[in-house]
Amino acid sequence: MALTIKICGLRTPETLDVAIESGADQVGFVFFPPSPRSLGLEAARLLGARAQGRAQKVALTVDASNDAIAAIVAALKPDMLQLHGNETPERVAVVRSRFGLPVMKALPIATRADLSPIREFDKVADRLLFDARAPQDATRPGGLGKTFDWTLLAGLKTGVPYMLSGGLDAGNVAEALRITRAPGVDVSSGVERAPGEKDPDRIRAFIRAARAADAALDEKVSAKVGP
Ligand SMILES: O=C(O)c1ccccc1NCC(=O)[C@H](O)[C@H](O)COP(=O)(O)O
Repeated sequence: MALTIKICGLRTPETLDVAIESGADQVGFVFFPPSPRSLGLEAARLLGARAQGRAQKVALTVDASNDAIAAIVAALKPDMLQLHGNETPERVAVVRSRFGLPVMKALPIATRADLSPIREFDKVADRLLFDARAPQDATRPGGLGKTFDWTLLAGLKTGVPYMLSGGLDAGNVAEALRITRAPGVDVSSGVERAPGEKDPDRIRAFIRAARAADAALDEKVSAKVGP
């Protein structure tokens, strides 16, 4: 399976280069001031130019206005918009048509009931991202380094591709893929040495572990299917 790997919350040219050179398919940039990973527009412009044509750029916002998204799009020139707040399916459709970019909608997951919005969102979004539901007192809706019960996604069929997210790292991504067979994985905290401080070695280790797990699962499937 062609696994899509996203490294999110990148903030420096050095770690951006490590993610891209290690084989990340997507590089995510956060635009949410309470986050330790949040970027300003000038940094977005510089990092966006550095990543141009080397990986898919994903701009992450939380319940942002059209004007705010327009400024981010002008600076970063993203390939995809990730909406990580309480955006409704109608809002997703408006953003998608207004900016002419694919939209990935993040859905918070804690229990099986949290899967029910999928049927509405996969009609309007291009991709879904399943993240651990943030605790009530959290200062942000994502990037918290917390996992959820991956068995909730076992055998899940969605109308659009999805990414598994939330508390992943090089040590657990193989198990997460074995349980879910997710077509994409996304990580932020698990490749950091401190909140907002990406660690090159952890980035490399995560991508290596995810690629190896994906290859092993492919081998298992083809062994079952036979020549
Ligand atoms: O990363 C953040 O700081 C953040 C802030 C506000 C909304 C979303 C945020 N991150 C979204 C992501 O796509 C993260 O990669 C995802 O939540 C997984 O994070 P982690 O559990 O730290 O790997």
